[in-house]
Amino acid sequence: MSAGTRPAATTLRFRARPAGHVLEARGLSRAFGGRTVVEDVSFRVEPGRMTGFVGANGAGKTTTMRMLTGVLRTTAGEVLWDGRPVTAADRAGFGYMPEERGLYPRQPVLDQLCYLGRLHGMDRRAALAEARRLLERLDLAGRERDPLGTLSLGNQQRVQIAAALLHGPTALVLDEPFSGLDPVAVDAMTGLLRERLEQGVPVLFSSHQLDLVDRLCDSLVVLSAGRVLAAGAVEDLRRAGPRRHRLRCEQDAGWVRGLRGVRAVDVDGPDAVLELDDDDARRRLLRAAVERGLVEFAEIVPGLADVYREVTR
Ligand SMILES: Nc1ncnc2c1ncn2[C@@H]1O[C@H](COP(=O)(O)OP(=O)(O)OP(=O)(O)O)[C@@H](O)[C@H]1O
Repeated sequence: MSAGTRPAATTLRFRARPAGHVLEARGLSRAFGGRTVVEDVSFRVEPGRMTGFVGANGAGKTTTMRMLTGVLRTTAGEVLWDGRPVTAADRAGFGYMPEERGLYPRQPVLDQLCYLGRLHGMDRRAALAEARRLLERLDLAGRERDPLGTLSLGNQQRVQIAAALLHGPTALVLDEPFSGLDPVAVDAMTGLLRERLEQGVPVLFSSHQLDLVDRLCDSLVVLSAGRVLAAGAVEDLRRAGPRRHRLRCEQDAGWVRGLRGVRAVDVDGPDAVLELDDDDARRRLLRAAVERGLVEFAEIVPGLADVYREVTR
């Protein structure tokens, strides 16, 4: 290679992400006693992307996660891993945190994690070392010898997280992993998940905490009454909703109501939230606003709570 064609040093600094696999639900359905609770559910969990799974109580999140992990059989549809039907061996590599936390209350924390690591094929030393590292990261270093049941519920939850992460999972499916955690534990957990994302692991987690989902997720799946209402990159979902603007003037903003091409979503004293038909409407609005002492005009970036409300309306 001549000096002229040598790649610049800066390009060499990029560290290639290990290629991970896509976990995909394709047309998943599940009925219990003739009642369909999950119907034709399709979405992708991309490698290295944190995907939030949201929906009202009973929407079918747990049922879907159980089908993804093979705990529950599908009535129809299939789960794909790396583009082909998932196998039991593939699933053995997944990390799953079930809704019903399934560890043994009487067994000491470290023994239990070590046992689970060995079930996943780790040797004892590796399982112990990784269990200790995770417990340390989750601020449970002093509790290794304590029976799980003597820990507070939040701390038992931290141990469940360690159990899901222990064997270096190829995919993570986590059913409400953040519920009941204090903010410090949420941060510790987030840090551990980000490590896995960096390694190209696809992560799916369900949650009712939309603020948390907003803060953490790259992608989102919204489920309602067993069906997918929206799925995709968070940025795309934000853009798909109505574009809204915030306006503040020195006087009451009620005058915006009569303006052509302008829809007042909310008017509260000098503040208004507006949807505009086009650039002409925007120009008309701004001209009128300047005459009334324009203080602020800005596009509103919708939070995930807004996106959720919009798609579930
Ligand atoms: N084993 C079962 N037998 C019968 N019905 C079930 C079973 N498991 C789940 N269901 C029903 O399926 C529906 C979806 O439940 P699921 O637990 O998947 O919802 P979810 O979105 O996880 O709810 P939540 O947010 O409350 O945890 C509910 O109506 C539930 O009663």
